[in-house]
Amino acid sequence: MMSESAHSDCGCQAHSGEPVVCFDGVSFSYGRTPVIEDADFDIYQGESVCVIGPNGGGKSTLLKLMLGLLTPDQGEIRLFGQTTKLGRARVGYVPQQIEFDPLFPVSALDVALMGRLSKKSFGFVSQADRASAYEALAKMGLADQAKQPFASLSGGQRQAVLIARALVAESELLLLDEPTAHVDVAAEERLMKSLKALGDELTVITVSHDLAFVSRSVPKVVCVNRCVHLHPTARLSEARIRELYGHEVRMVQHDHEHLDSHGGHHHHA
Ligand SMILES: Nc1ncnc2c1ncn2[C@@H]1O[C@H](COP(=O)(O)OP(=O)(O)OP(=O)(O)O)[C@@H](O)[C@H]1O
Repeated sequence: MMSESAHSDCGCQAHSGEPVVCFDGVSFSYGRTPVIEDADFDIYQGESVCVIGPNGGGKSTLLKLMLGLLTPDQGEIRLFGQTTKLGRARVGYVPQQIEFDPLFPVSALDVALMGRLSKKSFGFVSQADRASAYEALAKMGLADQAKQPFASLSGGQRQAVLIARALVAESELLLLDEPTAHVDVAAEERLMKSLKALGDELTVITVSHDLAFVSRSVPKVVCVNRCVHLHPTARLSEARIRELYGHEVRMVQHDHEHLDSHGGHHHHA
């Protein structure tokens, strides 16, 4: 867990209560290749956090560790103060893509309903289940698409349906592994707005490849390139991004300003 001084170093505010996600000195390697080294960070309820880093930097591995699909070589991961095995029931995972047979006629509503079925031992669908699935779709802006075949929806809409499924399952933590190809920035922003509207109870961790999107959408970032650092987004400097991605990447904001190495704003020349 982070010490008090670590909190003041990174500019984080003091939080009360148990973190939703706690990485305590976590290291992981596939065979002999270290992928995550000594990761130490906490994420609290209601925080929206993006995970960024270069290809192969370890972002998916970090998510798999959080889900308990991989076990750390060293250190400990806790979800809601519990082991990942116990805490996982409260987590909704939205993968980069799921394959559905386009000829298999499942509607958006059917997919959202799966969130309810996973909580039950028998596959009976009640009126209340349907109402809850429909309500979750509506919250994600998909009321009009409820009856449409899932396979006919756009990448962004499918992702929103999968989030609705997690809401139906009453997930308290959402892990979104962002697709790079299928979702455009406008769709990503609509999605983030819908997620914000769900309120402070939900904690959302998104792997994102779009730095401009990150810079205006979330207050905190987890930078992953073997080492893992949690930063307030405003302190994410170009120097830090260069260090992370290994080449010059400019974090351009929507108002065409970029962040300098002290987190201040400068207009482009
Ligand atoms: N099952 C595996 N066995 C061995 N090595 C693996 C395995 N999965 C991933 N790796 C390696 O671990 C490193 C981190 O992979 P990971 O998928 O976590 O990165 P990432 O940041 O999610 O990448 P991307 O942005 O390209 O999706 C990479 O070098 C990758 O080759």
